[in-house]
Amino acid sequence: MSTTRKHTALPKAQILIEALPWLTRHHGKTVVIKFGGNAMVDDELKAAFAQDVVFLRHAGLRPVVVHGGGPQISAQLDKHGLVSEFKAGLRVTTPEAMDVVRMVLAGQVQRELVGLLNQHGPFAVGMTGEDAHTITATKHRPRIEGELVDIGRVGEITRIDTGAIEALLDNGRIPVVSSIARSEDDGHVYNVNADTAAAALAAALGAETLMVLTDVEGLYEDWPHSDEVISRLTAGELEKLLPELSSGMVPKMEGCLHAVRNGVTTARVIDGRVQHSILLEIFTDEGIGTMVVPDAQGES
Ligand SMILES: Nc1ncnc2c1ncn2[C@@H]1O[C@H](COP(=O)(O)OP(=O)(O)O)[C@@H](O)[C@H]1O
Ligand SMILES: CC(=O)N[C@@H](CCC(=O)OP(=O)(O)O)C(=O)O
Repeated sequence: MSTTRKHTALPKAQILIEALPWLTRHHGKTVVIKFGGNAMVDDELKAAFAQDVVFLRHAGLRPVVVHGGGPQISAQLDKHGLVSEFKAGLRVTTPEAMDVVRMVLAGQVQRELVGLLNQHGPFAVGMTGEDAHTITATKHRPRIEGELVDIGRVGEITRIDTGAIEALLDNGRIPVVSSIARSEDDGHVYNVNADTAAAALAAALGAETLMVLTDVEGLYEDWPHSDEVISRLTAGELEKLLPELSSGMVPKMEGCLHAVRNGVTTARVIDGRVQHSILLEIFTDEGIGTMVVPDAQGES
C-alpha cells in the first residue's frame, strides 16, 4: 500500500519541483496581466484565471490585473442602439459611448473579476485609472494616412502615478484596474485601450513581466493567411513589423514594445483560452505564445 502511494505521488512532486527555479526567479517581482475581453470566453476560464492570479500572489509575486472588455462594451452599446466603430484599432468614443464604456468596464467586467478573485480571500481591490490620479490622459488624435483624426473621448496617456497600486501591492492586495483615465486638461474621462494602459502601468511599475491574454495563440507571422506563431522577437524586430500589423494587434504589440523599451524584462502575448495559461507561462519551461525581449546591447 505505502509503496503504491509513493509511486503515484512522485509525478505530482516532480511538477512542484520543476517550478522551484521559476519560483525563485520571480519571487517579489511585479507582473502586469492584461486580461482581454475576447479571452473572457466562459465562466470556467474566468475562474481558472482568478485561481492563477491568486496562486501568483501566494507564490510571492506581485500581480496587477488590467482588464479589457471590448466585446462586452460593443454588446452594451448595441443594446443602447449605438454603433461600434474602430479606427486604428481604437473605439471611436462619443460622450454617450463613454458613459457606456465606463459603466461596462468599471461596473461590470471589473466587478466580476474582483468577485472571482475574492472567492479565494480578501485580495482584489478594483479601481479605474481615475482613482488617485493613477492614469492621466489627454485627448488622443491618431494619424491615419497622414491625417490627424478625431475619435472622440479616447485618451493618450500623459502620466502614471503608481502610488495607489504600490500601496495595495505592499499590503498584499491584487489591484484590478479598468483602463479609464482622468483628463489632464478638460475635466472629461477618457477611454484608453486596455493593452496600452497595461503596458504603461508595467513600465511605470518597473514590472518584470507584462503578460497579455488574448484569443489567439500569439502573434501570427502572416495573419490571416497562416497560423504560424512568432515565438520570440526583439524590440527592434517588432518595431520593423509594426506597420504591417492590423486591428487589435496594433495596440497590443505597440504596448509590448513600449514595455520592453522602458525597463520591463519580457512582454508576452499568450492564449487566454488555454486554461491556466498564466501558470504554464510563469512556472514551466514550456513558453507558449509570443515573447518580446529588449534589444541586445548595441542593437536597436
Ligand atoms: N498578426 C496577428 N496575429 C494574431 N492576431 C491578429 C493579428 N493581426 C490581427 N489579429 C487579430 O487581433 C485579435 C486580438 O486582438 P483583440 O480583438 O483586440 O483582443 P483582446 O480583446 O484580447 O484585446 C485576434 O483575435 C485577431 O483577430
Ligand atoms: C480606446 C479603446 O479602444 N478602448 C477599448 C477599451 C477596452 C479594451 O481595450 O478591451 P479589450 O482589451 O478587450 O479589447 C474599447 O473601448 O473597446
